[in-house]
Amino acid sequence: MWRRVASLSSTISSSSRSLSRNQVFFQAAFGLSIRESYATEISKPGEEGVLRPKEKAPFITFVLGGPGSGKGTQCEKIVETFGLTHLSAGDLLRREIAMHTQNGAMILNLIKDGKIVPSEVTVKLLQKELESSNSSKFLIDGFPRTEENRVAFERIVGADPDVVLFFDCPEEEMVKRVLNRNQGRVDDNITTMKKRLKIFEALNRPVIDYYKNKGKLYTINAIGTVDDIFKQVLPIFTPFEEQLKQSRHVNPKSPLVENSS
Ligand SMILES: Nc1ncnc2c1ncn2[C@@H]1O[C@H](COP(=O)(O)OP(=O)(O)O)[C@@H](O)[C@H]1O
Ligand SMILES: O=c1ccn([C@@H]2O[C@H](COP(=O)(O)OP(=O)(O)O)[C@@H](O)[C@H]2O)c(=O)[nH]1
Ligand SMILES: [Mg+2]
Repeated sequence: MWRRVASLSSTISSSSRSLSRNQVFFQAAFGLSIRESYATEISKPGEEGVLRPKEKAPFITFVLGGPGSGKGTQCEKIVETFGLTHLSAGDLLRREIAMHTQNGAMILNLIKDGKIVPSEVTVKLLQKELESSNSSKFLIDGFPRTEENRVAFERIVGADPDVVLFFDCPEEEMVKRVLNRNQGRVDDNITTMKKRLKIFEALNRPVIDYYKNKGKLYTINAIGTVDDIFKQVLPIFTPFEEQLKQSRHVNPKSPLVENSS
């Protein structure tokens, strides 16, 4: 459905560039925000020519933790086990750098310095992935990094997380892991790492406290083997098993859905 919206909405004027094309289409066509277009039934099944929006809000897990706490590694195992769609905010930003986009140079400078990229930039990259995916279950890795990130996501995407994972890892272990990560990253060095740890304590901790107060935070001891840590993660998703089993949103028979096998 969303893909169809995207292709139909390609006629939408460029003046709406700041909004995603799907969002503009729904707002233009039905005056709906993303949140409403997830939840509002517009058409009866089979009604010709009218698109059915996604029936339910997406299942969202935020994955938080300091640099090197093991977020990406555990996300891989969660995806293998529960089939959620993994969105790494850091990878999306690194893609902007690699593609030399308009924000690429600014993002590179900030990442080199361990600083946080402006929320609008990161949230819009995430929103584009959320809207263009035919999945309804997402693992958002390494986001939100600040309270401002969190508020911007709520304002722009209009969805709240169902689960927030926090991988709690001692600083010396995070430093050791990052310095041995060998991914050729511009921010995997001791100078930048020290800045990132300071920024994590100052800006990410308040986000962790926010979700703790909301009763959505699951703190995982991130010391031990990858499998030991994953054993702590598994039971967190058990209460959501039914929700996670639901088939994908888009009718797999739809001619518009590429064969995702
Ligand atoms: N439990 C663990 N024990 C030792 N090394 C780990 C563990 N989990 C991840 N690593 C390694 O530590 C580095 C950082 O892990 P990563 O998943 O990239 O963390 P993050 O995404 O939080 O920065 C990677 O090289 C990874 O292979
Ligand atoms: O929402 C985000 C996610 C990442 N970053 C930047 O991208 C870097 C790398 O993020 P990533 O999550 O890939 O780092 P990791 O924690 O995995 O080492 C961070 O240090 C920040 O500079 C950001 O600004 N906003
Ligand atoms: Mg990571």
